[in-house]
Amino acid sequence: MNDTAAKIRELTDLLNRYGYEYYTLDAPSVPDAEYDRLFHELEALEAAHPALKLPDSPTLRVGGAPLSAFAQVRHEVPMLSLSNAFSPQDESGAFDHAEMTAFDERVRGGLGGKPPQYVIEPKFDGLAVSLLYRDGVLVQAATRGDGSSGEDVTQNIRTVSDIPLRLRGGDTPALIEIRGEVLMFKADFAALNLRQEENGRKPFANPRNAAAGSLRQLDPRITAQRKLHFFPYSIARQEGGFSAGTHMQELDYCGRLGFALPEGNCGCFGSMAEILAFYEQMRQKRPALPYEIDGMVVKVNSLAQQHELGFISRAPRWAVAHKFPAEEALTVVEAIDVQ
Ligand SMILES: NC(=O)c1c(N)nc(OC2CCCC2)nc1O[C@@H]1CCC[C@@H]1O
Repeated sequence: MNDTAAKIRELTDLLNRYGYEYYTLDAPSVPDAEYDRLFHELEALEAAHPALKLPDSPTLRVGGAPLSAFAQVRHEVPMLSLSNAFSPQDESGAFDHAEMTAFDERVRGGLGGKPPQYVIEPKFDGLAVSLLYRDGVLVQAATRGDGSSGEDVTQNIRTVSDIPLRLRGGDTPALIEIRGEVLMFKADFAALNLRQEENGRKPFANPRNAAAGSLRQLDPRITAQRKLHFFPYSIARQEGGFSAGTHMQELDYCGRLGFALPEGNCGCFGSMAEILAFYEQMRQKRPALPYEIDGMVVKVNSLAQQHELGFISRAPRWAVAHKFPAEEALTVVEAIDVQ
């Protein structure tokens, strides 16, 4: 590798590490001015040697020329929906968790009476995307679409600061497809709508619409100006790298690969009673969360037990979305129907 290519590789890796510290760990190790100086040095080298620009270059985060349309991407593994379980309140205000108890009984029945461990995590109210990495480099990103195919939003996804352009840590898988939710934090949503009003543009109805509208922009430079975030919630495909046995291990692995995790807002328990207690805690915490959630998702933790239980038509038998009671003032909760 000649010294210009070596210099570009060195600056790319250094700026990606600084970006990870700043956006994902919220713990920058260098002042912004130092980051900017190195960033401009890399931009100048790439402009002088376009052929040497790397696929994980942080200059991709600012977005390139607009597309005329989105290509369609077929999902090798369909992106499924989730069955819903509701806990209505009776006149006394007590919650009726019958639907979750029924879910627990179906799961135990399907496992021959074995008591499963459950993971409970936020049901992020954004839009579902799938990220494909080959040899550690982000090569394709697609929206969920109808579950079988979606829009290729790779360029736009590269502008989302907490999505790694290159996976971190050793033991890089030859291929890994990570799925999760792109969302806009409440504070960034409020600031965006202020700008919309100031510029005479229509405000967005809620953070989910704002995230969807920002990601499905044909001009990635507009996406780059919208502060989007991403949280992983499943590994759809993998060749090589760490082989997880449980969903919690999958989430931890995503954290080691460089993704942000909803620390403190997910848990793993051995009984539905503990799951329901955590659900209630999260229902109380919900208004104070920096992002919108419309419920919690409860999943069987063991991947072997997930495979044993399988799916009902388009949704897994081993997972259920446990929705919060609709708060009209907050968002209109769209029911995700399961055929
Ligand atoms: N919205 C979410 O936060 C969420 C989640 N935390 N976990 C999953 O697990 C998937 C993985 C396999 C089957 C369901 N799905 C989620 O959202 C889905 C994506 C598409 C429809 C649901 O919103």
